Amino acid sequence: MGKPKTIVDKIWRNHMVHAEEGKPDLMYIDLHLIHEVTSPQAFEGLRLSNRNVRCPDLTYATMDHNVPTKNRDVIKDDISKKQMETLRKNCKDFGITLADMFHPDQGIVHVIGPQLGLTQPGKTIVCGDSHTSTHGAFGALAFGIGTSEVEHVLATQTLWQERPKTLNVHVEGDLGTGVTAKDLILAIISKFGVRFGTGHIIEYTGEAIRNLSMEGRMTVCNMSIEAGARAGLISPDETTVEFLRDKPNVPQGEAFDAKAAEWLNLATDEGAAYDETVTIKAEEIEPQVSWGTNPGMCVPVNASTPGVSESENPDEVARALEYMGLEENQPIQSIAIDHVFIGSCTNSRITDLRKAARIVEGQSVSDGVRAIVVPGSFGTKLQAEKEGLDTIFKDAGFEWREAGCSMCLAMNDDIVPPGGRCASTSNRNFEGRQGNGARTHLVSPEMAAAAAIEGHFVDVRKFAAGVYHA
Ligand SMILES: CC(C)[C@H](C(=O)O)[C@@H](O)C(=O)O
Ligand code: SF4
Repeated sequence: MGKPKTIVDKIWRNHMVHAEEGKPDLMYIDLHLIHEVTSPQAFEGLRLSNRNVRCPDLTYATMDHNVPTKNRDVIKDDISKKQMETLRKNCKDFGITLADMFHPDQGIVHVIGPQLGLTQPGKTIVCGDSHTSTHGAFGALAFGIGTSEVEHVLATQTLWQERPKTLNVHVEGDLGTGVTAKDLILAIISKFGVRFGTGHIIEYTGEAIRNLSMEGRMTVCNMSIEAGARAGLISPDETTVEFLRDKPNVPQGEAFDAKAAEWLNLATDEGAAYDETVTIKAEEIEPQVSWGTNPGMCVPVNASTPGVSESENPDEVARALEYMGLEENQPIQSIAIDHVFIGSCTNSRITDLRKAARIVEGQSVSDGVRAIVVPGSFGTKLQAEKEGLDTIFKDAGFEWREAGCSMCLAMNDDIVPPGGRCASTSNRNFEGRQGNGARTHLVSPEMAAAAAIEGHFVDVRKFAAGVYHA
């Protein structure tokens, strides 16, 4: 039997190519995802040193950050255009599969990996993108890397990595009705702070985590980076296996069952030791709304913005309130919004869209609110359309867009204007994130949908009591 091991111990051991005292370990990489923003210089480096891509078949590319979500072929920004053309050329020259803008597999890199079954338990997955932690939901060891590391992985299919410590975030009990995975991760970050994961790989455990769908787990793991962690993951279980069954790129038939047994064996063993453990009670979590300029600045929807003098960091709080155009001790439900964004790699999957649509059905977007829904991938968009979700959103006055990162970060045409205020299902609310002077409030898809209808934040549990009790 041997000593009980965590999933991180097991994946690390399976991928260590070289280890030397006092140096990082050399790790084999199973899947390298690339997008148009962080790959151009890496390919340039390869060309300059006359090197090739070592494993084109373990590399997969998509376009997501810069793509227009309407009028697909009109790319106004020159840098965006150049980045996309460069990715196209690089993939062609080096033999890498690319989900180009009009390709049916196109979408946000962290949405399509799982959808295509490229993301699998036990894999080491990297991408030049901080939210690569999303793939950890499958029990993969997945983390963001810098552009010089992208070049290293392209050239060698390996990466030097300092082994992080393990941090168990244990969620006791279960979430209440109308409280989502997004509320859970926002509550975790607001309770423990935006740096609590630094130097660690978080493993999320406990009943509430086990009860989450794969989409919910992805939402949680996605934001691990906002807690400062190197990565976040969840041990695989039957939910993981069922999500992956019949996906492209996974073994089919009996071979799938054999693979699934291997995956389940990767789960952290009973009694395995973590470097650290923190606990949070799921029953106590309410729908969250961020009021400030980092994802830890969140409060329950029935609460108010903090008082400056009572806070631990009065200067930081005062500055954030000022940027956000809010008063101290202001009730969250009094905050009026003029933009709503349902999308991003945190919350743009089919279940997110289904849940938001249930809230929106038969209602209308409040006057003066511009609300957009941006599916995470072309596949998600088609599925949603098959289910008639697009009609529900459009009838209520939402815009229904093509897949991409969109309004999550202002790298394309979807921008919140200066002073604009957005209820957003994305993961970052930094100053200027959705446009210069734009104000972002992070919420769940259900809370964003309810805010769109009411024109200000409301407790979705009361707003949609009928939906929840139906
Ligand atoms: C553009 C990219 C490098 C960036 C990231 O690494 O996360 C982006 O995806 C983001 O969410 O800020
Ligand atoms: S959706 Fe947002 S967070 Fe996710 S990869 Fe795109 S820009 Fe980054």
